[in-house]
Amino acid sequence: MTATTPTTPISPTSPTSPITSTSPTSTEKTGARTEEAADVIKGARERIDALDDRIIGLVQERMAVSAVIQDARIASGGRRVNLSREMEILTHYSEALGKPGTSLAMTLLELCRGRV
Ligand SMILES: O=C(O)C(=O)C[C@]1(C(=O)O)C=C[C@@H](O)C=C1
Repeated sequence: MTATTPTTPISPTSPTSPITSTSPTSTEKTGARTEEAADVIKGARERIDALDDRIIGLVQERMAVSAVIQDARIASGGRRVNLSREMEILTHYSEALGKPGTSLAMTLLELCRGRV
């Protein structure tokens, strides 16, 4: 009879497994240098995520309304694009938000009527 050494199987979750992982701390995740600042940032980021969801929903709603207008104009024999109306929209956004507002309006128009 041969002597055998008892062995303990090592599962991937065993504490002796060499695989280790740690999740980033709240300051690492936020870039803050204190836990207090990290808490403020975490709360504000949740508000931003909620705002972004609403903004995306509004953009999708704008695309749907714009499609109604474009479809009606095209069905009547007109063109997809109406440049005088686009100028009004660009002016509206630039007056409210400055030069980046113009870029934002151009992006919205591209989303709504495609590239021209
Ligand atoms: O107001 C229109 O006539 C539209 O067709 C809507 C819209 C827009 O998305 O705002 C889209 C295309 C036009 O070139 C101008 C504006």
